[in-house]
Amino acid sequence: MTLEPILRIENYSKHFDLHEQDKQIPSSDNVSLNVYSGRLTALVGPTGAGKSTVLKGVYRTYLPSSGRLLYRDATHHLIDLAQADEHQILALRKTEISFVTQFLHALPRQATEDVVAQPLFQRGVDREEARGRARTLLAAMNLPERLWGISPATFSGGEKQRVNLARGLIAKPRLLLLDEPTASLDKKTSERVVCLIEQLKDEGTAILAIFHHPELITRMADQVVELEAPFDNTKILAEVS
Ligand SMILES: Nc1ncnc2c1ncn2[C@@H]1O[C@H](COP(=O)(O)OP(=O)(O)OP(=O)(O)O)[C@@H](O)[C@H]1O
Repeated sequence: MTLEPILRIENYSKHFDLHEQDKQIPSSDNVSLNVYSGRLTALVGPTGAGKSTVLKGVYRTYLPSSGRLLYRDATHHLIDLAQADEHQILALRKTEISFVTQFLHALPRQATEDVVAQPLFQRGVDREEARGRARTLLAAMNLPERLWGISPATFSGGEKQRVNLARGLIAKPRLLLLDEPTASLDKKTSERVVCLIEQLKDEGTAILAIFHHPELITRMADQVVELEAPFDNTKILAEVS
């Protein structure tokens, strides 16, 4: 049986035009890869190779310069994320695709448990039930209970990262984008987070990830895609077995 990818990236390229400086900055160049349900595809490559830019293209933070980003949604429709309109993108972010970056964006004065529960609120889950699930996840990530009721604005890097991760994981997305999710965590906390990500993967979430630590790639990746400096081609190191 041939495995259908949930996401197929075909010849994705992105460059940035700096009009006022009359310069063009190359970023991701001619990237092609597949991501499958219940599998993790890891992006590797030197700094500046365009790894984060691939994730931002999929999440449509950026419009691509060229290429296709074909996403198969829960109703089996194929959507080119490069062409989809804003409403489609917002709907997918709300219901199917999560992006965990290293930066936390939260409303001022919003309690941490509400920041984490937000994706469930958006899906219409009862607010108390959603908060309960947020607390369970925050406990699993070892975030001290005294922090749950206050805003994460003044949290440490590692505390913010766990809030971000909890928010990204809570609604069990179909596609999860991870940009160095354990970069600010100590070893013990990182292990807890990795177990939660593995659990999500076992439940069928497709994951496209960038990891800071090579041992996590060895442990978690089903497929590794190497990006080289712009204007080289993508190499697939290990195909899904
Ligand atoms: N918004 C932007 N405007 C201009 N250039 C950008 C922008 N975003 C990224 N770039 C450039 O694109 C290139 C690739 O950046 P990107 O962050 O995708 O690389 P990366 O492989 O994730 O790097 P790292 O491993 O250091 O995080 C870099 O040269 C960067 O300066």
